[in-house]
Amino acid sequence: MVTSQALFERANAHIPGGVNSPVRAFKAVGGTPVFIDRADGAYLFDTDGNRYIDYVLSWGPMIMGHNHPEVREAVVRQAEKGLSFGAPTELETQLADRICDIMPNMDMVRMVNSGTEATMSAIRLARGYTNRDKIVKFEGCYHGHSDSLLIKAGSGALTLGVPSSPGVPACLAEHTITLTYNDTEGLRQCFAEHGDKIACLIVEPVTGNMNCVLPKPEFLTAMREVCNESGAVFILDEVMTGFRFGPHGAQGHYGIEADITTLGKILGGGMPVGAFGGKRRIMEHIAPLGPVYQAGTLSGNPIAMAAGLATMDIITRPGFYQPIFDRTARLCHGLEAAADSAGVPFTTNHAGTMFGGFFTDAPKVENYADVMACDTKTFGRFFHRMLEHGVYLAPASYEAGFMSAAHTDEDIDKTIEAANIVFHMIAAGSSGA
Ligand SMILES: Cc1ncc(COP(=O)(O)O)c(C=O)c1O
Ligand SMILES: NCC(=O)CCC(=O)O
Repeated sequence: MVTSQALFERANAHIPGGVNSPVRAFKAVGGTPVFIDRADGAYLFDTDGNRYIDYVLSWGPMIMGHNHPEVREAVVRQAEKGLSFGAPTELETQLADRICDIMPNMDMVRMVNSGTEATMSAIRLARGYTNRDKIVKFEGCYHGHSDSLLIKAGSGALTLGVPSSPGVPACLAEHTITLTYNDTEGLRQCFAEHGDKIACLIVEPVTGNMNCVLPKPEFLTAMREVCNESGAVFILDEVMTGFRFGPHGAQGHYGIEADITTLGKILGGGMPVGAFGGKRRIMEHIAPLGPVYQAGTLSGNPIAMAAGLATMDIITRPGFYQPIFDRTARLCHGLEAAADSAGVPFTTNHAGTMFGGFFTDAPKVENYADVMACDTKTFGRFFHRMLEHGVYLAPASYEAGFMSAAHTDEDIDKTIEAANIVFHMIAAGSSGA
């Protein structure tokens, strides 16, 4: 940590808060962010040479493990041909074909450079397509940092205590309606009242930005129904869940039909990639086919496309997901058992390859209010002691954890052993500040 501290001090001179994305700053847990030198498989190595079992995975993308040789080689091979052309490449078509083939409900897809761009563009498309202004989102869901979506948002917006950021014009914010996740009744009421003015409903099918919260089946069904009835576009934000529940996304897993799907993270295999796509009748409204403008100098960047294609090859191999699902479940059961043995109130949620731990004695965590009722101070102590034991968790209690194909049973055992020690320290009140 010595080097990290020095590097962080230096970083603060010319980088606001020393980081290029707020969630990296350790604000929610205190202390100094760990500066990373390299990563391999399930491990991060910091600038002091410490090794950590990584459950953040670059905030989701690295499902195949860090520095996967096939992805690395695809990137190097492509880099030898040039870094960016600003003209069409066959790679873009190959990746678009691949996505439309794998993901349900996607006839056409447009590449962008981040999840934020994907959701921002999807919202513009929905507004342009329906000729309506209002959008509906859920409290604690994060869809990137575009103005319309930074209202009661999750992730770092929660950590910093500014769910509605200064700088978002009130005249824009007034078009965003925010509802309670998993509240089917509230959803139906809202659409009964405003349905004819709503351009779209956007949701994280499983949330990862108010920690991991699972959808109730009736909530998923109701979202599709109210969109059908009102003519609103149903946007499933699969930036995080896409390719984390099997190759077909959360919509394949839960059998939901989106009108537009947004993707990112895993799609780029660690390179900056986002995408939005969906039904042809809607996608045909995007320029240059249609009037809704959307563009990008580096969109469909060849290196990023090569990384994405290599990643799609890896995740579509038979048997890729089951061991990751099994290890996710095993980790959660192990953490709960360790907490139980120490008498620490703690519970977990998990689905697919995503998980979350909550310091609470509530039997279930199902929405933003439940998450906010959890003990974040104890999480901070848990986080730092786990870090000392070589386990890298997200530095905030509002973030989901991720499993990769590179995590082994031994990694899971080590993590549970470390948690066992830390839970007992917490129970004994000796876990430090
Ligand atoms: C569900 C979801 N949507 C959108 C985004 C925004 O993606 P990005 O950070 O790539 O802009 C994120 C994460 O950041 C996310 O988790
Ligand atoms: N759950 C949080 C994210 O996925 C975003 C990471 C970032 O903003 O750096």
